[in-house]
Amino acid sequence: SMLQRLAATLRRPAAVPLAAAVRCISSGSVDITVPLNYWAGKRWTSKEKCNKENVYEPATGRVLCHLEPCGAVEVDEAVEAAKSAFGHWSKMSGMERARIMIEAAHIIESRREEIAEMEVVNNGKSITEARLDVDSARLCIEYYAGLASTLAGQHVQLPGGSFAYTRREPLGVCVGIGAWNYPFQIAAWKSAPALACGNSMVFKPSPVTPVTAVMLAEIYAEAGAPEGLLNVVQGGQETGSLLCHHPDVAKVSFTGSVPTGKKIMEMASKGVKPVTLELGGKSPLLIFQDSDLENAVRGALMANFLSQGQVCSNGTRVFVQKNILPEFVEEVVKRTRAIEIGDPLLESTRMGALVNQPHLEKVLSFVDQAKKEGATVLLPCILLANTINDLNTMTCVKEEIFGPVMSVLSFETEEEVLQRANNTTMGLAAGVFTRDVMRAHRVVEHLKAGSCFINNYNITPVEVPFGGFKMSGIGRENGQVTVEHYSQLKTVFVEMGDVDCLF
Ligand SMILES: NC(=O)C1=CN([C@@H]2O[C@H](COP(=O)(O)OP(=O)(O)OC[C@H]3O[C@@H](n4cnc5c(N)ncnc54)[C@H](O)[C@@H]3O)[C@@H](O)[C@H]2O)C=CC1
Ligand SMILES: NCCCC(=O)O
Repeated sequence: SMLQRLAATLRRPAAVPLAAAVRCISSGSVDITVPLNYWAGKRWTSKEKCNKENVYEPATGRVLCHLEPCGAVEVDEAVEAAKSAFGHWSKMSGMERARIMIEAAHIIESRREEIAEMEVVNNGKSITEARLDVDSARLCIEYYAGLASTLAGQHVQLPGGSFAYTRREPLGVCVGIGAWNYPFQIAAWKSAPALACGNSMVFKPSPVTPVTAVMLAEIYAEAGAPEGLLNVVQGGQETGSLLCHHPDVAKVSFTGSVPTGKKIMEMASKGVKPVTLELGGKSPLLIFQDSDLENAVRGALMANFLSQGQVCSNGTRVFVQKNILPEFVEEVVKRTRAIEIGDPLLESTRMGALVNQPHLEKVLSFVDQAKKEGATVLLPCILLANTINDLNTMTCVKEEIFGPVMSVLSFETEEEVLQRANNTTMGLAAGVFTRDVMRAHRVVEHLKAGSCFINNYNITPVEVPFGGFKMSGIGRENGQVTVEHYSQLKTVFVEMGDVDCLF
């Protein structure tokens, strides 16, 4: 079965040289010994040596490196470095910042393969997907480099020749806290808009995937950024909490789970710091009977199986109109069986390993629970919800599984499916497949989700805003609007006459 094969991938004995001969590295062969903390232009080992933790390679279960979590001293040093860089960077023109960011994008392009390989070794996703993640990171930096020189305020005329103007100013030292599902891409999606606006950043990757964010920090430095512009501190909750509470931190941008997002918001509230929260989802995908079935099936696969299903925006509740359910199920099962699962460094692999053993077990337990609750298990990764009790009562339909598990539900009317689709506390994404253009826009208008797709799913071009409604988050990443989340407006009143004094 698909999940058993995934489990086997995860448990494969160490050091089996499975990768293509042309590749520089192979699964099970990499040991990372260089320090992974980075600030003030250098890699650092942590002073808290006793807290070292193992970091595993998902594809083999082998120890890849050791995480050295940063304590208060290191966090202070990193924030200090970012403050110093902010002094220089914020005074540069947008054009000057853009030049350095474009150079960073060129370096990423030239090191695409190396970065992608390290992402695979640390995260377990296929090399094909990892390359696309590196491209997305590069494109995001290019995009915000383009916007850097367009940042401007407004001139407002007031009576008597007086006027006011607004300045769009950076916030200061921003903190980025990342998840393990898109380690390099998340570091870029957070740092690119922050830096374009003139901020500096301290980034904390997930302790599960500490390897590639530091590569991005070094790339900015190599491109000519001032020392300390992007700093990386490793660690988990404690390090994250030190960053959120730090008095010199102006903003926190977080990607991860809803429970942690709430904690981040609470911590940031102590210092009245703005937050961007990119949290989880339980997104619906609506497939109407007039859809192009082949594209709908492709969309459902894209909505569920990228990054081994470990994607926040996944459309895991696939609602299919009753008349086409048998056809849809047959085709989606056929296409799913054909997914090439294996060593993520192989070109032929389309699905690699889940991020670690505990996560795999958690995903499998959702499948077991679904069976107990009456779902028909078509493949371990496709659950067909029984039409009587599927009205958002089954655990697999309510909770974020964050694995390659698609729940298929049937519906009869547009009104009914909209009610069921919106019956969730989350609202990150949603999708609709239909050939009826009127229906498509009508449905999208009623879907309570921040990112809606018509006749596609899970594409994230960096030019468009991405983010959630309801408990899926606050703020947006990507697109022009994100500039507003990494800058603040200063209004300047200019009096050209006498002060009209009331006293
Ligand atoms: N929305 C998304 O993209 C993601 C959702 N998830 C969901 O979350 C579940 C758990 O995954 P985790 O990586 O443990 O997510 P998490 O939300 O606990 O961790 C995400 C990041 O926050 C940091 N963090 C954790 N507690 C913190 C605290 N108190 N203060 C500051 N930073 C803190 C972590 O070290 C990590 O860098 C997954 O199984 C999945 O359901 C996980 C990753 C991404
Ligand atoms: N490439 C999409 C990223 C979505 C996520 O953070 O899960």
